[in-house]
Amino acid sequence: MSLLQVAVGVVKNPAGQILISLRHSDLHQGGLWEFPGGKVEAGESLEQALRRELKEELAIDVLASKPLITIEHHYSDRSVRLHVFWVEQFSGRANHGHKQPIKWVAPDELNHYAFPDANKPIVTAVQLPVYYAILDDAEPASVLSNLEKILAQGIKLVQARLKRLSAATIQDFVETAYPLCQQHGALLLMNSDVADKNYAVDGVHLTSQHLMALDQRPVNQRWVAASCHNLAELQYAEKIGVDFVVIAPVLATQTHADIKPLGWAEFETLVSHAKVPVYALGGLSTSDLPYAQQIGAQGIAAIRAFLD
Ligand SMILES: Nc1nc2c([nH]c(=O)n2[C@@H]2O[C@H](COP(=O)(O)OP(=O)(O)OP(=O)(O)O)[C@@H](O)[C@H]2O)c(=O)[nH]1
Ligand SMILES: [Mg+2]
Repeated sequence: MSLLQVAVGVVKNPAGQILISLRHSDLHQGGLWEFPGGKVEAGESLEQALRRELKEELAIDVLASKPLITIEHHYSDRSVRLHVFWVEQFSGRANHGHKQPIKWVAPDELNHYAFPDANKPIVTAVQLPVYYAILDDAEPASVLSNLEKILAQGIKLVQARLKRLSAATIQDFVETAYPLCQQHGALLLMNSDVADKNYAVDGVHLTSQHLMALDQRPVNQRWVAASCHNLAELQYAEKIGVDFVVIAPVLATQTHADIKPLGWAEFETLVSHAKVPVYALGGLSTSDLPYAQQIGAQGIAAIRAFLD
């Protein structure tokens, strides 16, 4: 089956709302909500196709766009590769264009709408930030003050990777840290490599070892993420239905000096196969974000970069 290339725009207004539009009932995946866009025509770049489609469908002019995620999906009757872009700068008032009803919704309301199957990772990508901070316990006495530093920088996604602390100390940490994260509108995930698994936080981040030992997605977790180092782990994470992954190490790091880094080229190859949002991890700083996004990553994960 040939692969249909599609340019898709996640249009965001200054209030942070996202534009969705209802597909005509007589179209492929009709009656479901979608992000505006359409098929790339011969000789067009992705950006040109995006501009043309959003002009045709919404009567807006795209002034700037940046890659969000690329997803390949195989429906029973066709295969599509959706190249999804953020569109935050545009002129014109998005209207119904010719045909489709539109709606502006907050990112966390997107789960209430029915989208085509291919869109699940797009919705996840829209809801996730570009930075993922990993809070470790290399200096046990600084864990809470490091979390405060991370939150003060506006980071909205944090993994507590507390491999040294006792279960009781972690319990105390969670009782202070989780309300603090909530006040800052940040999600807190607990690394699976801890003594007790039942902390009341937003979800779990699986080590690659724990991932490969599971036969299904952990239950009762709003967010499930996993660490992956190769294609087999990535595909296994997708198979059990994790929401997003971290692929590491991209570059050499102090924390994992014994492991050979993947390098950006291999990271890019892995991302091109991914069906979920991917954070790059390993020896990176915030200045690597534009390049990581350019090659298809959701963003950057780091331990040290958010503490300096
Ligand atoms: N625009 C868009 N297409 C999507 C989304 N999700 C998804 O699976 N698709 C699929 O991508 C394919 C291309 O989309 P399209 O029908 O909008 O293409 P188009 O605007 O060029 O087509 P048309 O001129 O026939 O209406 C369809 O098979 C559609 O089902 C999405 O969120 N937005
Ligand atoms: Mg379309």
